[in-house]
Amino acid sequence: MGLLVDGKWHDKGYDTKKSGGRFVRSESQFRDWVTTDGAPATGRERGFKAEAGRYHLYVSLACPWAHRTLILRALKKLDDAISVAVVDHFMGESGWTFRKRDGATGDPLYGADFLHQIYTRADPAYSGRVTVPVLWDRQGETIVSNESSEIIRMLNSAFDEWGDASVDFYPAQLRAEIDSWNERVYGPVNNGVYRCGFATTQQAYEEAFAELFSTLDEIEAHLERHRYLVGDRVTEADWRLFTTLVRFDPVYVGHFKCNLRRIADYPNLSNYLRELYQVPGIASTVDLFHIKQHYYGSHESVNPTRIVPVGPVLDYEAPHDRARLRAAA
Ligand SMILES: N[C@@H](CCC(=O)N[C@@H](CS)C(=O)NCC(=O)O)C(=O)O
Repeated sequence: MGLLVDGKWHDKGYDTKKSGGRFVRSESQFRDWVTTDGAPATGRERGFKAEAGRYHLYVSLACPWAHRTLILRALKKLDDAISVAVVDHFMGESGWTFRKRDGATGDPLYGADFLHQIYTRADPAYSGRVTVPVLWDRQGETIVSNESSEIIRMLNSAFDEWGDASVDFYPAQLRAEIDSWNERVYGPVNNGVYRCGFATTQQAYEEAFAELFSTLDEIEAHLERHRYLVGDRVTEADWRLFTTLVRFDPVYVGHFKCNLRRIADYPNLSNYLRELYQVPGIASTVDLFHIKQHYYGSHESVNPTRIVPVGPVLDYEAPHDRARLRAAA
């Protein structure tokens, strides 16, 4: 694990000393937008026009943030319009690499060895973490965005000329509610599992742990009477929760010590997770091999032996009971 400082790679983990042992996630730095007409987004200088074949995603199949972008790409039927490269599951002293094995594709655009070379190609003086996902512009040879929450909004609406315009995961009338759920879920759950796992003091871990499970309890109660987080259809808020839930029992319970309860112990969350998993196009975006290998194999400070647990048995294909809520939304 490492980062770039003025375009030079340094092998350095997260520093939790200044934050009382708390894991603090860095802000993503490439924040431009692809738009239908190519006009820069409000407050931005660079504009990027939506076109088929122009943009490329660099992802890890292990990463919950990158997973969001693969889900939107699949559901919006953008496979032909936007290409994808998959990094190796192991993230070590050189960060994400383009080693080709176990379904990782290498870097088809430049034949790079490391993802940090893609960052310095975009900005030779870049300082910061080298994260996935990356939305790359082949034409301008630059990074449009490395912020998953914004990339999924672009995939949802900017490429409708080539994708499925009939599905909208961020409909105008539900935006306020979606934003509010995203906010409730991001800190305690999506990022909360990392705050548990990367905490380096007991207190920081217990704070994150309490917030994580009180929020999961609230979501469990909500899902008793509502089929989805917002309204009567699957929205972006559900997909953002899904990528954490699907990793929870196989990885976060053990590796990140999120072990008060498993998702399997929550009747509503576990049925909801199975319903989302069974949406056509989703199962093939979930790679449990990459997920387990990456977390247990890469985080030496958390799991020094790098042994990957064999279990647990998972049943994401098993029937779910969510149709009982069809009329109640
Ligand atoms: N806010 C970013 C977070 C992305 C992120 O942290 N990705 C992780 C993988 S799960 C990563 O690449 N970490 C490398 C590092 O922090 O050095 C987003 O949502 O896109």
